Amino acid sequence: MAVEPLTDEEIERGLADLPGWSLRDDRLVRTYSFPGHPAAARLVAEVAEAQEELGHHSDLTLGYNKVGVSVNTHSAGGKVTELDLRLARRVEEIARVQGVA
Ligand SMILES: C[C@H](O)[C@H](O)[C@H]1CNC2=NC(N)=NC(=O)C2=N1
Repeated sequence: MAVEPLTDEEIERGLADLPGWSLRDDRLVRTYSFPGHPAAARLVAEVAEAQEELGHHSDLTLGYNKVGVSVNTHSAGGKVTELDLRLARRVEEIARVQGVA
């Protein structure tokens, strides 16, 4: 899908509805904390399924009790696009259901 990079203003507007998310080095990023490792791994598993449905994929980092999510759009030259905001909203929904957002 051809998508255009968002302007800084558009990214800021999108981030206003995504508490905990920020823009770092042309990526939308967020870290989630969990009571332990299996709970953290469950977020990764569910986000992986959602990413397949969306056809858009973040870089997920699984630690002992933390998960890092970092995403931009490769096909837009590594810039942030609407696809990244959409993915971040979906990850937030999953994290809310799992009680960590
Ligand atoms: C064909 C497939 O939809 C593309 O390769 C998708 C897969 N997931 C992707 N994920 C991300 N983050 N950026 C992309 O440009 C991208 N492209």
